[in-house]
Amino acid sequence: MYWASSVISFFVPCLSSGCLYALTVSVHHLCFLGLWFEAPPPNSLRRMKAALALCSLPALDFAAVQLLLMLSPLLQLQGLLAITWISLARLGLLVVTCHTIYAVWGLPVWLEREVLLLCVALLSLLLPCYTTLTSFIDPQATAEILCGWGRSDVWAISYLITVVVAVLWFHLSPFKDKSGAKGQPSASLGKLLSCLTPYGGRFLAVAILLVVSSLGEMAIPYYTGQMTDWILNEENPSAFCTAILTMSLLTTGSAVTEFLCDFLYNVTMSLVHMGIQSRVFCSVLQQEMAFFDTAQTGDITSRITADTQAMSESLSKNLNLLMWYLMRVIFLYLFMLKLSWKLSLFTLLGLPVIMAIPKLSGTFYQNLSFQVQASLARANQVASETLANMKTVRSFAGEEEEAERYVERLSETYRLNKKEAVAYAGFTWANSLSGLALKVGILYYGGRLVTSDYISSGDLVAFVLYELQFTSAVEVLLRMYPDVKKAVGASEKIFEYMDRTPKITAAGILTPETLEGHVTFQNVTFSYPSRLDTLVLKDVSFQLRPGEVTALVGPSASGKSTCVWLLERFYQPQGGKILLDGKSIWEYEQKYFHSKVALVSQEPVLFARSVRENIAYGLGDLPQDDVITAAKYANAHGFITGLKDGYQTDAGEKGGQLSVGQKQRVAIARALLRDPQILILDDATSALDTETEHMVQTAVYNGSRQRTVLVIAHRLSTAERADRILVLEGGQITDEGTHQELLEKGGSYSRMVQKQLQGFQKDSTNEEE
Ligand SMILES: Nc1ncnc2c1ncn2[C@@H]1O[C@H](COP(=O)(O)OP(=O)(O)OP(=O)(O)O)[C@@H](O)[C@H]1O
Repeated sequence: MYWASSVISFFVPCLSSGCLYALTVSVHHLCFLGLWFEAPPPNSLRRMKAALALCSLPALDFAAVQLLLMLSPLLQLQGLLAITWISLARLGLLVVTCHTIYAVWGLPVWLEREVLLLCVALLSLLLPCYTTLTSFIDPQATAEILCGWGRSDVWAISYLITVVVAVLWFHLSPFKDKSGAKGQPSASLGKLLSCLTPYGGRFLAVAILLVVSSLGEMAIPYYTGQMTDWILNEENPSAFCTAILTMSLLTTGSAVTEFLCDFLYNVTMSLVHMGIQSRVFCSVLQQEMAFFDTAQTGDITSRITADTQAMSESLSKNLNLLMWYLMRVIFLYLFMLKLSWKLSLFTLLGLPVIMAIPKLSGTFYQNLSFQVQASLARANQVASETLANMKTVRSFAGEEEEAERYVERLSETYRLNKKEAVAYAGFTWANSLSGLALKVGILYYGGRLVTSDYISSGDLVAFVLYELQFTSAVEVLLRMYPDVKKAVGASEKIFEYMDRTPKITAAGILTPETLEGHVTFQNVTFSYPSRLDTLVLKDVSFQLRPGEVTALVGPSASGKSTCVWLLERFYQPQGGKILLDGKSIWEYEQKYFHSKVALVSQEPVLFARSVRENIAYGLGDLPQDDVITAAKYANAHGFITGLKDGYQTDAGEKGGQLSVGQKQRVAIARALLRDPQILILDDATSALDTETEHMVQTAVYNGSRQRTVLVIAHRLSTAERADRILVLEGGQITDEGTHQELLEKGGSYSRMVQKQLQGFQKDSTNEEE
């Protein structure tokens, strides 16, 4: 609305008096102020009243325009001035009435505020814009329009057309997204372009080449015009030959610089793409663990790969076009001005009309593209989740169900794509039509100027050639506008990830040369960020001492792994402290900390690399002997040498080509290779048979020297050998002592031991039977 009234503010000062200009500016500001009205919460009665008021609006509008028509002669306003003043007064009246209805009753459900404002702008402003243009050609047209305003059939048709436009807008508008997400993208084109600043030097070179090349392109129309005059006036033939030669040389030079420019541009854009993709990936890797708990893997992958690809492609293609055509438009217009300012002004006045179309459809695109990306990410999520869990899907015969879910998500994308296609077709159609109208108008007006000897024939030929290039360059720029919006839309989520500041940052700096490894949990209280209302750890306090193996036992979901995650600095506790050698664990430098604290988790994750690379993960190129020693400690050397390619055998995706027990041993070797001061084994030997587990434990415990070891075990036999056992129940430490002490106490630990023994006995009786 504000924009529409800005257009009219541009027209009026060109054509009318200062008084009328003041009126325009007032209406302009009134419209702007009107946007600040806020409607009360709507209910059905209010909505009905609003609908009734809106239905009576055409009658009120008709009466008001008749009154304004009668007032015009009294104010001594005629022709174009009368049309402009009536339109502006009508615009002000309609805006104030609509906003009053909105402020008092709200709007009916079938009407968006944007749609209503669009209708008001269309009804009031299209006519003065059209009249301004036609008055250049036929001053009589204004009188016809003034007569038309008094006729009810013309009135009905203009309302009918506006309603059709409104309905189309309402159905295509992505504002009424069912999810309730009002798709208001925050990324600006400027932000997108800021990704290009590191390559400023290259773009400067591209710009220089562009200027040279564009100037060269101006040669053909210029010399064609000159030659036309020479031919018609039969002037100097040698100048004619020189002109042809100069024109050929300039055009060839322009082609060579164009080639160089394209080459440099494409190479630079590949660098930009690579830069964006790696920045997004790096930024995602910096996020806190809670981010990964809530964000879906498929969604993140889609952002890093598909979205960045779409954005870079779109940006690369459009920026190229934008630079080329913008440069061309500038030079062409300068040459056109030189030939005839009247014709150039006429061309310029037609531009705002054809600019309105891409502005509107560009907004469609940006929002639609945003929704398409989101829906694609949802489909990707289903595919990647299914493929990652293929064994579970197969064992539950869930293939058909997963395929159906995938198709369902794809159909949603298809529905949005259809909307996008309709919006694009409509935009192209309207754009071509407006471009054609402008061309015809200019040719007609230009012809009249030639017949009245205002410009020479040669100048007209040159002008027409420039003008044809100019309009097609403007058309390309306009057609490109929705694509630029699309690129901006696609960049929304990418920037969301790129600009996201991790809620937890490991900014510690401590890197002491010696670390004892004394860990203290001091009144730690914690709940996961995704479930803040559920306390997982309640005032937990315990110590892990150097040279001691501490076992943490307790029923399932009592919070054992949570203690490990906190010690690994994946989350920050809401209350209490975790200290390492008397200092908060957050004070230590990130790399240093993780080289001193190693974890073997419940579900060891291996990478799709060789077994050797998995063991030496994160340590670079280590001597093979070190890797083998660590593997021997973890009792993994035997099975690794038995594999087809030994240490070079590929572990498969997520270590899928190894058994769970083998994976656990590789993971233990990986942790031991770092020779950590604090070793955490979170049920890390659960898949090993008792004998292998015993061997691994002996190696780990005996080799621990002054190492601090924390073992979490479901099998209490694993905990039995620990120096100290902590019992965690319902997020609280309920008991502490050695195996023997706890058995003698007869508390929950001894009950757990008894239950496990009974379980074993039952199992062996069943086996005997
Ligand atoms: N990422 C998470 N987000 C939200 N809640 C979580 C998350 N991880 C665990 N929980 C919840 O925290 C509680 C404690 O989980 P935790 O994994 O620490 O238990 P545990 O004692 O290690 O269990 P188990 O012995 O079965 O491995 C559980 O209720 C669990 O549902």
